[in-house]
Amino acid sequence: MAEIRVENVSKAFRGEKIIDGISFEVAGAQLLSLLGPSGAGKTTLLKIIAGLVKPDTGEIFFDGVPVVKVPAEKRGAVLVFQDYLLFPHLTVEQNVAFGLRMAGVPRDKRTKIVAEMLALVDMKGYEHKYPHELSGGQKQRVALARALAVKPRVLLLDEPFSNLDPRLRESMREFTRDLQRRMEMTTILVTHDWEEALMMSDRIAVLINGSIKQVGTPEEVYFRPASLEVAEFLGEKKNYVEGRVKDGVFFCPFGDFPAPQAVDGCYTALIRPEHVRISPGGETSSWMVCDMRFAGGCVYYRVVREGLLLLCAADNTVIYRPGDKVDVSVDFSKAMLFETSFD
Ligand SMILES: Nc1ncnc2c1ncn2[C@@H]1O[C@H](COP(=O)(O)OP(=O)(O)OP(=O)(O)O)[C@@H](O)[C@H]1O
Repeated sequence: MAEIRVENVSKAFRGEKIIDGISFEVAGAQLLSLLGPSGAGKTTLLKIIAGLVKPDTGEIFFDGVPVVKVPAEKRGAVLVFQDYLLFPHLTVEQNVAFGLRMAGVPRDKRTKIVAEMLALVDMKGYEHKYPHELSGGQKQRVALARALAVKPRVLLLDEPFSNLDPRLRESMREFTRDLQRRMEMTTILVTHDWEEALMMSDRIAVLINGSIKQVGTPEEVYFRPASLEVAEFLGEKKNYVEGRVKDGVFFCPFGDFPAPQAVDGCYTALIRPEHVRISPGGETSSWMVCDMRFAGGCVYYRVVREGLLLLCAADNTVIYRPGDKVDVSVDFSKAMLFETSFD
């Protein structure tokens, strides 16, 4: 359960900067997600931590010890890729034992560790099967068992659930998080899936265009995104309302709202759909439902009024149909204001 510290790490490929002076820490036994869009540099950063790619500048510390000059096989970090990379010609048992054989662990000890690991990932009885005889989730668990068998100091997971169907993905997330907690394994999870990051992490580092835009707990990153860029990446579709702050009041097409903390200027207010309330309308109601999307526990609506469009997420107690007149109220106390330019 090593603590990981990444300090000012940069990397360019053919003159193009992919990782730009990144620093963050992962406390021992914690799980940090590196969350970002495709091409942000997440895998490159993970490979740098694993020792598979050399950074141009910066240092990485495991428990305070610099490891950039330490070869990958001596770092004590294991990397699990999304496609598992199990050896197809080896059985489950041989796959899990592979790293132990490489490390020269004697056969009887190897057998004991493999049995322990297979029990840990619920794969007892599959010892003699080959990877092609396993489901995606089973392969994933064998890959985890193989990674954990060598008792790594650090576990690095690169989009490990992305090839699984949604139901299996859900259970493998829970399984992996539970295992990580039980083994107190310091873990970095690379993902582009914000829900996965929110559900699984102790902390999240948001990586966009090669730099870290915010590090925080899931709640901090979700409720208090550091910028519009981070906010846009996190969460479902949202409402963006342009307006202007003057003397502590935000003026926008929906009305005037107190904004005591904001200095005068132009702002974009970000309003989550769950903070737009919708209720049955009457003759005088000026909002109309233009479409609805039923999602079981909640229903998403788009409502319009004189060219203004709002997304809202309501519970399922009343179902509105396109064309229904409704009343709409926006909870601006929950809005996030981002300055877009100065006056
Ligand atoms: N060995 C390499 N040589 C040249 N360019 C590379 C190399 N490895 C990665 N890149 C480039 O670096 C950028 C970041 O790639 P990386 O795989 O780290 O992103 P990512 O955030 O993991 O994306 P994804 O989620 O799509 O896997 C991409 O533009 C990629 O083409």
